[in-house]
Amino acid sequence: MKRITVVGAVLVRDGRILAARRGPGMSLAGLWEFPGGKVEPGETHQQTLRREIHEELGCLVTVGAQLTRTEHSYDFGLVDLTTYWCTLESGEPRPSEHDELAWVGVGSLETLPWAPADVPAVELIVQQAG
Ligand SMILES: Nc1nc2c([nH]c(=O)n2[C@H]2C[C@H](O)[C@@H](COP(=O)(O)OP(=O)(O)OP(=O)(O)O)O2)c(=O)[nH]1
Repeated sequence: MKRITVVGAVLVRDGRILAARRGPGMSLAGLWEFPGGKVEPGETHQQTLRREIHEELGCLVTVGAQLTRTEHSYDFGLVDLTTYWCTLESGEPRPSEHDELAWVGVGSLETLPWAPADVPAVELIVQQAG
């Protein structure tokens, strides 16, 4: 099965976390995810996150500590997802590829339909806050 290495940004501001909904043209359409994307050859995870967030949301982030790493098998491949805590450095996130963005309080995070690969990270965030 194809292995897809992906990084996701857990972007925090004022105690809320940015969730992004995948648009109709994308795989996993309608599910929520952490903004980010596939790691390209030669890139560090930090470089990928800064590049992807700039492309997708038009802002710059500072990448902090790793939250977790999980694997999930979809019909299109095995996604190896590493998530990092991030903060906003400059600019305001605006969706260009996602159909919706939401700043979600930790207490509401688990009410969103997340991409399956993200569920362990979401659970960890909720546990760490409690
Ligand atoms: N960016 C991101 N991708 C995620 C997350 N969870 C998850 O399963 N994925 C999947 C969706 C995609 O298959 C892949 C990330 O690729 P991508 O964000 O570059 O997606 P894409 O639309 O360019 O890829 P495609 O599947 O449409 O070809 O990982 C997540 O939290 N963030």
